Amino acid sequence: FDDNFCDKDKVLCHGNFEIDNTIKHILYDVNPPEGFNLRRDVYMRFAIMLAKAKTNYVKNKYRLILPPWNNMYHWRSSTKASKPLPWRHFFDVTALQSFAPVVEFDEYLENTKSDYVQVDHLYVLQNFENPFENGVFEEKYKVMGNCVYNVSNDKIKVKEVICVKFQGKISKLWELIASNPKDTSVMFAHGEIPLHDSYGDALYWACRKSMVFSEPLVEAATKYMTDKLKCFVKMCTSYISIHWRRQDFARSRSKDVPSVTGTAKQIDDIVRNTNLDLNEVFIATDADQSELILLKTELKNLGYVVYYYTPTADEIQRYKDGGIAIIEQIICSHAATFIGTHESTFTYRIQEERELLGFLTYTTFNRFCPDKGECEQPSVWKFVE
Ligand SMILES: C[C@@H]1O[C@H](OP(=O)(O)OP(=O)(O)OC[C@H]2O[C@@H](n3cnc4c(=O)[nH]c(N)nc43)[C@H](O)[C@@H]2O)[C@@H](O)[C@H](O)[C@@H]1O
Repeated sequence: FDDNFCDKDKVLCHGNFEIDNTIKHILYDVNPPEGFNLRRDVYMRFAIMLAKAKTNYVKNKYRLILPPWNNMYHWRSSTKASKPLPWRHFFDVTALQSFAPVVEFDEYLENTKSDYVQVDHLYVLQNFENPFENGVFEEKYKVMGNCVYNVSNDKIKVKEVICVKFQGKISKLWELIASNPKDTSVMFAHGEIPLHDSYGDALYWACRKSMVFSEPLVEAATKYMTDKLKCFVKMCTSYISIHWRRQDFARSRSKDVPSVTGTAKQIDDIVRNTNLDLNEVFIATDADQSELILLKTELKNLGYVVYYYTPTADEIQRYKDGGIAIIEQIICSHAATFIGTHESTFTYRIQEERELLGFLTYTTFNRFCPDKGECEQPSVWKFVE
């Protein structure tokens, strides 16, 4: 942890942070169309910001209230949750708390015996029109004044909404917080706008490591791996896994994704080129059934046995769409080799999980290429301790 943080960012050492000992709260919200796996990254930015604060002048003063998971655009099953899901549905919250001071939204309400969270200032973050003014990217923000914003969570009440143009690293938000030092709860809308303080360093990985999946999801994935894929160890040699992102990717990013035949061929090429002695493929995908069956047929014709996770009605009810996606990610994470989809955050999270498990680079950082044209391989983000 960076103990000099306070000295570098003088704002943390000024302000009136030390006047009272009340625990203060930070909340955030993300642009509604963003999916689950980008949201996981946004969480990390805030969690790291708070974890750093634990070691400096704002020591133990701030807690992050976790935003409940509303139904997401990508969650299609008929059993949509009737109310937002807490983080414990997906993650081991005690593990999250081992890294950063976080609290579930419903637990906050319960502990404070309140019906809602009172937010003193909601800062609606907005991008600058030109991030490279005068040819340079400068960290900065500009308070634009009061504005209107609809908070999707009806259990949040806001006293004042302020729009702020913002660009830069997340810790710069402390400056905004310091501008109203009496506030006890502050919220940021468009939490995806601030960048990581530093991406891929030891603190990043410590945070990532704390994002342990909830026990029921791990159990379901483990059961599938042992029962179906006959794998009893954490690094399986019996199957190759793929994340085959379709839907909007297949429609609007055709220059980055392969055809069905191209997909089957690339899987076969990787198995042969890396001398993997296996003939089982696990597919994680958001593809329609019809397209999935086409891929299955192509792979069968090449001699592969194809697996994908088909939850029962009861499992859909229990885990929900978001949980099922995580079960698939866990199964992909343990495979002998993995091939992902270019620029999909769903794929990135699997790659990170494989880094934490200790797989060799060449088994993890592979992507599907278009049938024709250029194909740059994914950036390699190595686990750092
Ligand atoms: C271009 C952007 O891409 C972003 O997607 P991308 O990074 O792949 O990844 P995510 O942000 O997670 O969003 C994709 C969502 O689609 C579902 N999904 C995708 N692949 C699978 C899969 O293999 N299995 C299962 N069960 N579900 C899958 C899942 O709900 C996931 O959270 C989107 O969030 C943005 O809205 C935008 O479309």
